[in-house]
Amino acid sequence: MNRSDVKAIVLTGAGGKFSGGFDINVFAEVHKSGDLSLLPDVSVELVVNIIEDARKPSVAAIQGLALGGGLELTMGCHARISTPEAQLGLPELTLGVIPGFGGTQRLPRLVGLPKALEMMLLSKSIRAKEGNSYGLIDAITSPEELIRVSRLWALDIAERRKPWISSLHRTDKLVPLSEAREILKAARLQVKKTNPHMPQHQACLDAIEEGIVFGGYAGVLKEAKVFKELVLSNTSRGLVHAFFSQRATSKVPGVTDVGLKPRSIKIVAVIGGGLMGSGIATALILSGTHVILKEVDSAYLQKGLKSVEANIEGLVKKGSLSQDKMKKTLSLLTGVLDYSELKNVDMVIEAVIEKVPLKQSIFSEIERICPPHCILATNTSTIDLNIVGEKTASQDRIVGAHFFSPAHVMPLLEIVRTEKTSPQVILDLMTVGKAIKKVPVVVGNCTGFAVNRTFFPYGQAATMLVHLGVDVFRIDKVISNFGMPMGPFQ
Ligand SMILES: C[C@H](O)CC(=O)SCCNC(=O)CCNC(=O)[C@H](O)C(C)(C)COP(=O)(O)OP(=O)(O)OC[C@H]1O[C@@H](n2cnc3c(N)ncnc32)[C@H](O)[C@@H]1OP(=O)(O)O
Repeated sequence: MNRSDVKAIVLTGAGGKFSGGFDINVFAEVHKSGDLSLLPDVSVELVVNIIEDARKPSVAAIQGLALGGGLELTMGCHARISTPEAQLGLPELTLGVIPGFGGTQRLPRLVGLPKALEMMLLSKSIRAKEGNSYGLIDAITSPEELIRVSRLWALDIAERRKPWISSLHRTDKLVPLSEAREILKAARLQVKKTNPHMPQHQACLDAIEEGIVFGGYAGVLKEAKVFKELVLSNTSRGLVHAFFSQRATSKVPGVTDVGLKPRSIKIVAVIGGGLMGSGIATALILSGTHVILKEVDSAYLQKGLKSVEANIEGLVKKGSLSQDKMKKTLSLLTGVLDYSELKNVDMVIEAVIEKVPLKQSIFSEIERICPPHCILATNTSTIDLNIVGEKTASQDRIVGAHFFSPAHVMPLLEIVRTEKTSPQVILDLMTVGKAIKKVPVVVGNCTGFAVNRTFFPYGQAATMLVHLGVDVFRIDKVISNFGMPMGPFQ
């Protein structure tokens, strides 16, 4: 700012990304120590004083992603230029806090209150094109041109050929106060229903309202105060713990730290087109994997194929998939009745009923037909994998791929390893899991694996209480008040 040879500033990221936001490790440090002074004063000192109110204009050159504090820094700049694929969002509420670098104030002023509420309360990110249509992004350009276009834009602002706009001072996208209050009231009612146990949603609305009533700067101060209170909440402690725990699942000793590279899995066979099989097939084709769905007769096969189609159509109806993409996605699905069609597949996922002799015969059959590199996975939730693979000589390729219903929606994938499952097979399945947007968690071959093993005592405790005379409705109420979507007897 003090250099006389610098007329304007371009702020950019590194490695093809603008920024994933404030360092979440610092939250974890604050949770451990309780020391709020570890949080830097970025909101006023950097974004307002140094960037937004500076004598020189700043332009953000956004590539890859700008999330949380990263996007907030860009909103303190006087213009934002982005590459087409960039992902823009304020996901702070998923960490139990609210945007803390002025996002609660600047986003409504740039995109209007309804869109800003959607992005913050649902932690929903958008692509550059949508950002451009709402006014968050000033121009879109290719990665190669990004810095050049941003520099020219910044110089144009400095020389007054383009407007010098401070987002915090804008009012043109804000609706009249009475209208804004109605929108906020509706949002409060909505989050009371959807997130009754999360303090950050109402707190976010409080900060936004403060800024609408008393002005952007007052809103920034309120936001900073509320942000610090929320960082120390149990909700934030829990959600930050979940953020790191979820990522820790991708580090498996002896699998991900021994230099193995995942093999390419292009064609997957799913055996059984019932509820689970059709859901698994849906998840796979949605991520571009070819799927061969095997059933016992044509009536069952048609039913399975129709279920996959219905799953995909459901996504189109919800607006999360285009008609065009639907056709392409469904073209990746083939139905077959004979095992001989599986001779080129890279992985088989068996999803038939929980009957040991049936599963054993299927595994003998697929061992015979499928290529020697093919992964032999079962979706069983209860049967010991050593027993499933007992009749084969390929114990090192046998692994559990335990999905949760509906398999194309639920994010968890339990990868069950036996003592004989090879690290390569585990790594391959973890990679497939990530590619189909699941959270793969590697677990041991024990009763109930991880989820049901946790669920058993939960169910048992509830049943025990009923035997002791506690009303079932009361148990359900206590559990749903605690934050579970439903009680054990619902
Ligand atoms: C004051 C402000 O308002 C407060 C904030 O900004 S809070 C932060 C808001 N930002 C977020 O919530 C974004 C969180 N990150 C993500 O959603 C995803 O990591 C991402 C979309 C950036 C990248 O996803 P993906 O490519 O799948 O990689 P992913 O495995 O998640 O992350 C890669 C690594 O970066 C780390 N990381 C990502 N974002 C981080 C962040 N904001 N702080 C610290 N570490 C972060 C992950 O922990 C992981 O570390 P590891 O390799 O040691 O496990």
